[in-house]
Amino acid sequence: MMLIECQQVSKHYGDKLALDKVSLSLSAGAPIGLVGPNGAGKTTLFSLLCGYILPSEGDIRIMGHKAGSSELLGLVSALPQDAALDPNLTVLEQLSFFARLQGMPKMAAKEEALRVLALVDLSSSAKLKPKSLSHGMGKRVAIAQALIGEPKLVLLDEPTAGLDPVNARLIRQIVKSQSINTQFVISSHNLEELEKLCDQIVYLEQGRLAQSVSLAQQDGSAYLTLVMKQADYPALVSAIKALPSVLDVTNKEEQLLISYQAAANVDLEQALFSLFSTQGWQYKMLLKGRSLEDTLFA
Ligand SMILES: Nc1ncnc2c1ncn2[C@@H]1O[C@H](COP(=O)(O)OP(=O)(O)OP(=O)(O)O)[C@@H](O)[C@H]1O
Repeated sequence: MMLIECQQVSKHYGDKLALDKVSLSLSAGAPIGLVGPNGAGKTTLFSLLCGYILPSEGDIRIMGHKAGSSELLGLVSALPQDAALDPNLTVLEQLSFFARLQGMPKMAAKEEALRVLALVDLSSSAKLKPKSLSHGMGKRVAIAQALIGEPKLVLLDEPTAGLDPVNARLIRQIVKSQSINTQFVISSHNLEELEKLCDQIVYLEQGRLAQSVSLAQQDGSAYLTLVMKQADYPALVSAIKALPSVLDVTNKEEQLLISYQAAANVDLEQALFSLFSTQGWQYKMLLKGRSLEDTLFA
């Protein structure tokens, strides 16, 4: 069964067409990334998936059930982009309150609140009120809130926006560790971040589904990204193309993207180093893989 299935989904806000006949099928697995420029319709898509709003046209199914239907209660949750905490309640009170809203009795709700706080490494902050939390801690509390009741699908709208690198990394670690039990869909403008977490990416542009890419290699090809200190680029490209297993070499600014047959079992990196040393070419960086930016905007 598909995790998420959208068929010809459109959403109008008055005259504004925010989503335009989006069809997509996403299966469960590693976190799924949702990217797109400002105003592309990402938040609208999230709100539709959660059932907060209804599509103007089309059909949305989550795990086989209509988005927003009672069968999905407790199975789908979201961290909204602008999640706000009540300034008058402690973190524990806040999370217990949300657990009670899911129908848990008082003691079970408190236990659940403590469980999710431990997941985001904030057990020691249970008695703090929001004003004593840093921005990063506040985000982690909001993620804890989204994890209450062990939902199967959690939608995170820009979970690391505005966070410093250390806190952003912490959030990524939480997502990674929780991905074993929970399917995450993450909207972010940070392509590098999505690349680290996801192996499926949905790209929206002006309300339309521009691309849905799988970062997991499907065609048996693999990539190396090469940046040289200096080289005779035309000579370099043709020499690399002549190496065994190489399928193609594309040159974008100072960066070469080499696609090669992964199954060929050739140590291409070693072959490249030998080539550089014979030719006296100096390389600056050789990375496995191709960047998401290249995948989306090639
Ligand atoms: N409640 C609303 N009423 C009217 N127009 C809206 C409403 N919500 C969103 N829109 C419009 O719909 C379009 C899609 O908005 P949406 O917030 O879904 O985009 P987004 O991809 O999440 O953008 P961002 O990256 O800036 O958060 C935008 O043009 C936005 O102005």
